[in-house]
Amino acid sequence: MAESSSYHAVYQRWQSDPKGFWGDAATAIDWFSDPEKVFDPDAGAYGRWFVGGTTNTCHNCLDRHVAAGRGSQNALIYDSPITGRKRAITYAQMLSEVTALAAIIRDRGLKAGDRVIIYMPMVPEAVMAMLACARLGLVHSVVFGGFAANELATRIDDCAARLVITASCGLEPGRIVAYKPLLDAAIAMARIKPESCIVLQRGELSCELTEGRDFDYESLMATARANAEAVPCVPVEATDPLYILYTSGTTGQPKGVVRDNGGHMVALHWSMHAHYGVKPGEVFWAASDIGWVVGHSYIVYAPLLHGNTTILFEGKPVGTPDAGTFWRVIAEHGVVALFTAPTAFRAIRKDDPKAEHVGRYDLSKFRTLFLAGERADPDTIQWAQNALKVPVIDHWWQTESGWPMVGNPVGLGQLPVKLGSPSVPLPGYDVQIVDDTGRQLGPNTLGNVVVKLPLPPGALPTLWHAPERFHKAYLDEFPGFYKTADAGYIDEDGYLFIMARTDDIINVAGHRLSTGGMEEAIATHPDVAECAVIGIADDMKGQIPVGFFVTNNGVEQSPEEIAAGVVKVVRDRIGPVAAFKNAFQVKRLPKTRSGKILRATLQKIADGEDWKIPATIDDPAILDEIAAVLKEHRVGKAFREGNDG
Ligand SMILES: CCC(=O)SCCNC(=O)CCNC(=O)[C@H](O)C(C)(C)COP(=O)(O)OP(=O)(O)OC[C@H]1O[C@@H](n2cnc3c(N)ncnc32)[C@H](O)[C@@H]1OP(=O)(O)O
Repeated sequence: MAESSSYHAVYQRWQSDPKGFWGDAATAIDWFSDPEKVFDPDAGAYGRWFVGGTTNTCHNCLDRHVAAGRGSQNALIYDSPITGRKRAITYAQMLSEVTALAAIIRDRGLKAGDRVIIYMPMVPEAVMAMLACARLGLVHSVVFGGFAANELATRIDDCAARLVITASCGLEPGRIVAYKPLLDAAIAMARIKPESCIVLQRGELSCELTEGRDFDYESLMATARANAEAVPCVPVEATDPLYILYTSGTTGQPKGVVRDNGGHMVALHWSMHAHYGVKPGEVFWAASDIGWVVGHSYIVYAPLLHGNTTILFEGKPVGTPDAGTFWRVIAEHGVVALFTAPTAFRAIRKDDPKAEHVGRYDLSKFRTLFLAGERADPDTIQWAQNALKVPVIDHWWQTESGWPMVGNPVGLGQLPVKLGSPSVPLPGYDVQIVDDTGRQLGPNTLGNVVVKLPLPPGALPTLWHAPERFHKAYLDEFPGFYKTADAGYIDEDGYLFIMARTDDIINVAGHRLSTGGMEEAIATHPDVAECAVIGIADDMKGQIPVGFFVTNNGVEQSPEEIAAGVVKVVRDRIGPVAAFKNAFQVKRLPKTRSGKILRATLQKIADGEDWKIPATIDDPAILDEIAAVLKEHRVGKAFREGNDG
């Protein structure tokens, strides 16, 4: 097939000459000084890309487009059905706002390499803050608004942030999320206190500023705009960090994924045309949150690097105001490609099963729907295909990779879609399936999904100030490979199928969460002696967490009261994003004779999957006790209405 041969030719070219391939891709980026080497295998943990080159990500996102005549094109369209506000910002306007903000930050004494926490809702100022940091060579760390103060404090401490840029509140349907109390609590908890905070006051809720520490965003900006000072882009090494993005690890301590400047720009720019098939000037929409990697890569950096218009959407797929809101945005702004999580489509489908809202809008410019962040179930893909009459492209990647590892490269000529598969490895990624000893497995055999080193440009070079953890988490188990911690298989046509995680991470509505972290939170409850959290299948969110706890002797509260306290402690310590709503008191937890809790068996029981009594179990009767609890509460696929387990 002519189309698919394009992908195969490009992949083969990368395989035969990776340095030539990425060296060519790098010509799309402005360098202040050219890289001395496209790839240095002796640098870093597995080599580094574009060593010796200097550049600046903000320059490549804004300045060069304005210089090239794109100044009057919209860089960003803010569409907020939750507030009723809309705002279009051209590349020239974005450049002047970012420059003014950079002047403010520079005047606070921050220097290249210093860290800035950005704790903001989906407002244009959040994107400006990211770009202002990039302009100055600062390292930003964006924290998702659905996290609790404790998670924010962990991140402030880990990166030793000097400055926090925040807003008075975020907006969720039916409630205002006051950010300032969360920030104050986080700073009180943090061992390393940021020197100052810049606070954007939103009309929906203003907050008190702490004298001497907090500064009003708009007042500072008014002065900076009036001064209109030039703030040149600071040249940084290609290998210098652009940002740290924390992602769940197997403990409550998140992993600080580091992203560099040079490789990141090269890979993202390439992905916009090769994978997403969009042309500069077109409107691209990633309906995610800037707190996740999808937001970093495909709301902010990739579309701007590529000269696209990006949409910043502050709303939900349903309820703001209805299940037609996505189609309204697509029609109104001329979106050509939408990237979102399957959960969003499951929510839309539930509200509007016949897709009646679609007919109300002109979607003639819309070409492709991309899904990622969690497994895209065939039902949802088919529903979307029928509703929208455009290709629906599943693809697979991780916070660590920063851009798609496996996909269906629309820009290279779309390959046939196989439902349930995100398709084929993209150039840069030699994806293999190995058994637990590292032996490569043949087609259609389930095993560990690994990527042959080196990782391509854009992928994480290390974890922030934790090189040993980086090795232990990703490189040690399968020498010469990056461990994805996903399990799956590759079929005879080279299509990957992701089946499960190999660690305790669960995926709730496209959010990667650690059950270990939730257990750590529950263990802080004074009445809890021990606990276990598992992820069970959920028709809407893909997975949801369920907790089981055993109380200390002599506890007087009822099981329901303690369960409510356990749910609260997870929400207070991790945040609403954990979607932790099910906690059950049990007499005992099922364990092996060596004391390991049998979480995988519990999950299979709840999901109604085949399971066997593990040979090493201490007391098999405990499994029946827990099944009885799930049945009583009708929790888990096996025990919901109509199922008797
Ligand atoms: C490919 C690489 C990657 O995987 S990067 C990660 C990709 N993932 C994504 O893009 C996430 C996709 N998911 C979503 O956008 C949302 O889950 C969608 C589908 C829109 C549904 O949103 P929602 O209805 O709020 O459900 P939810 O499960 O997200 O929320 C659970 C509770 O958390 C809250 N929450 C959510 N966001 C915030 C926020 N920014 N600030 C404060 N709170 C937030 C929600 O309100 C909800 O709270 P509650 O339990 O109802 O009280």
